Amino acid sequence: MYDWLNALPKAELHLHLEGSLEPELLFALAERNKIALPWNDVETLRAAYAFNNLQEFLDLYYQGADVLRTEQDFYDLTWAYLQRCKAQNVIHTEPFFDPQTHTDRGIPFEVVLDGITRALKDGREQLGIGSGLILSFLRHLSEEEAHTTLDQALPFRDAFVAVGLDSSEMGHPPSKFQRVFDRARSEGFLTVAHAGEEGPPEYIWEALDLLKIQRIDHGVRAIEDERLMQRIIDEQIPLTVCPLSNTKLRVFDHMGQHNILDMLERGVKVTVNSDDPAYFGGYVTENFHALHTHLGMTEDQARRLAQNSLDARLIKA
Ligand SMILES: Nc1ncnc2[nH]cnc12
Ligand SMILES: [Zn+2]
Repeated sequence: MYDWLNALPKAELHLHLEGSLEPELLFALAERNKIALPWNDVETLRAAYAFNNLQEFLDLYYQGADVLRTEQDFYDLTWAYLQRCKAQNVIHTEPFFDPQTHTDRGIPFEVVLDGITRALKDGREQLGIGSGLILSFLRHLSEEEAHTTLDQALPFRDAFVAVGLDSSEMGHPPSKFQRVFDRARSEGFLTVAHAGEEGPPEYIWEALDLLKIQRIDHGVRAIEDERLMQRIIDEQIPLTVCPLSNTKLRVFDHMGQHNILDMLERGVKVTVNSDDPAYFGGYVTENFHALHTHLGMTEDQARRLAQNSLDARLIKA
């Protein structure tokens, strides 16, 4: 089944480039940039990837991203991810990057963006992988800081397809970012947002009504609100679900409890994605395979999930 799932043509719609930083590349970049790391080796770092919630993961994720310093570092990160896409027949990807994680450390916005966009261009030309980049605001920071990031992005507007919202969800509702999302939309950007990962269904309502999002990132807690479920089904609003992430971060205690196939069978436009594959134990195929192993996902269900991912692209190639 793994090989069959791997060969299925699919799109990835929920992937943080910084979360694709494998420990081997992290160590190589630390050496190249002469950065001392608090872990002795790759195995020690991997052993630290045990999380009880989103925040414990984010603390390590931001620490890991500190090795990314030069344009070439961002190129190498993105190129390594695109090679994984090629190996798993991901024919289109719409990755997120978090500019504030880097600009707050003094790395210029253009350095980050140039490295990523050069790799995405090579991915299109050399690997045949379609792509659209999503600029994600960090929700634990202020809306004013998000406005500053949007200002930095405007001269490069053609490099992006949408803006998004990620980082610590609880206590940072979508309504906090209503004005910057209004501005992003008036500048021609599409919008997406993480909502209903750890946060309540109310945050999904806000993301839909206030941020006017095209897709819900995660959204698994929608199942707690029947009226919300009906809306998501009626309007066929895609959910970018990340099964391995949800179990690693204890949104579900075990993959056997995951609700993605229940949602699929109820008519929700759910898709399968890897979120932060270097930290959560696998790329898209591993996420599909876990659904087969633990939930008995059939070939027919896998085909529908893959078709949903192609239908839910913001850019139709
Ligand atoms: N799963 C996730 N939720 C929120 N912010 C993130 N940033 C990277 N991965 C994330
Ligand atoms: Zn995410």
